[in-house]
Amino acid sequence: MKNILVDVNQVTKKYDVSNKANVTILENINLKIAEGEFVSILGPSGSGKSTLLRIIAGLIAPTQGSVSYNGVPIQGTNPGVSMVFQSFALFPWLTVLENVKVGLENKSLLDEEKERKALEIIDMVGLDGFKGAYPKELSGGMRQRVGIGRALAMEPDILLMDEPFSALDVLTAENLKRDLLELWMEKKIPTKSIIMVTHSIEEAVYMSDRAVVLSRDPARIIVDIPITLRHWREKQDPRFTELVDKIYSILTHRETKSVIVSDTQKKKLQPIPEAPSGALTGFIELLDDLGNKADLYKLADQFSLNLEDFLHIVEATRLLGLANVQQGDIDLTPTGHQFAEANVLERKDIFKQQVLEHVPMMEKILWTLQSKSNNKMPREFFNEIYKQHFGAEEAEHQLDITIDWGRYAELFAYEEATKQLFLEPEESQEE
Ligand SMILES: Nc1ncnc2c1ncn2[C@@H]1O[C@H](COP(=O)(O)OP(=O)(O)OP(=O)(O)O)[C@@H](O)[C@H]1O
Repeated sequence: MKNILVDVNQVTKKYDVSNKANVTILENINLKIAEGEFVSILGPSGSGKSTLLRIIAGLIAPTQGSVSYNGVPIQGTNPGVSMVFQSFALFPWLTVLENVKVGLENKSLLDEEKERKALEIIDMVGLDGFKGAYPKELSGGMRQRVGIGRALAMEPDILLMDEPFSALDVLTAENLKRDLLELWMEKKIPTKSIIMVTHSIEEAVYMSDRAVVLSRDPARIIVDIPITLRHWREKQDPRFTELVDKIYSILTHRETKSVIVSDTQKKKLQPIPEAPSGALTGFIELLDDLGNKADLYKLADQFSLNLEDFLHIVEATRLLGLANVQQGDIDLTPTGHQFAEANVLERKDIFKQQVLEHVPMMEKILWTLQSKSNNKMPREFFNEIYKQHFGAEEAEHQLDITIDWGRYAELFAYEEATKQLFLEPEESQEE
């Protein structure tokens, strides 16, 4: 049995949001990471992946539960980790060499030893020749190499990476992933485990030994999948695509469940997927053109959208009864086909029926506007309702999408200048 380096034990994290609701972000997370493992953490946007990583790093304390490093519960920051951030987090006034040396600050080494070690790492991460450069002189990929170099300089047992490649263009990211994987697999670095938060299922399947998938609201571990394909992994390998498909299907299937819950939990509003009506319409047209079932993974690739945006669109089509998703495949429902083939006005009618049926808040908004003698209501009124369910920041996003869908369905109108929702005069006469 391999040594357990990190033990996340029954961790729950709650935040006090706008003094109204104590929102549970992470719920009862149990996760053991052994020596030699490269683990990816996946999950919908805002599910709590970064929060979990920060709790492992000891940067945030859990509300309940504990994190142990080498069998000892951590108090404050975790002594066994160093972290790579999406935003690189370099000191702009320091050179590459000085930035990497920051990672050696706490080591009791002579200055020349620090310098030698830092130069070795700069070489290792492929930045030979750039030791005197400042971050602004470097490309994004090179900056992230410095970020990784600085984290590696600490010689941590565990390297934590929070979406390390997502700010880079595709080719740069591929190149850096390969280089990092080579350092790890050929044991050129003393790192014993890597934990990476990512949005990309493909990245997780390409790089890691396990994919841990979180749900949302609150985040629980839905599944922990071992990835045993040999390196170097080929993205065209059917076993590779099968795994990617499987994780897609788990992520999307989970969303159905939360929709079902929304029907039964009448009191608590469930968030709607953040998919603008324009993107939804385009997606449905594309599905219709493709004929029968389409493979979600291939579609995501075709769309070149990030996973979260794509999943929101998929979730939205399903929530609105326009598509079915099963086992990584998606196909239109009869209503979905009807929508795709309808003209502009008919589409709006179909959309109107579907949102009224599936988005409970839409009916409430309509009812409120119809009840007012001037048929108007400030956005803020609905925002207050949303805040009690979702917290301030998410409430704004939720309301933006609700308004977008409501306007597209011509259920109501909205004026940004006055921030008022209102019924168009002819609409109110009809009622
Ligand atoms: N300090 C805080 N106070 C209140 N809520 C917070 C705080 N920090 C994070 N949250 C909330 O916790 C939830 C999880 O955030 P987190 O950044 O961990 O998610 P994530 O899965 O990493 O998201 P993304 O994929 O978008 O990066 C979000 O709803 C966020 O708004």
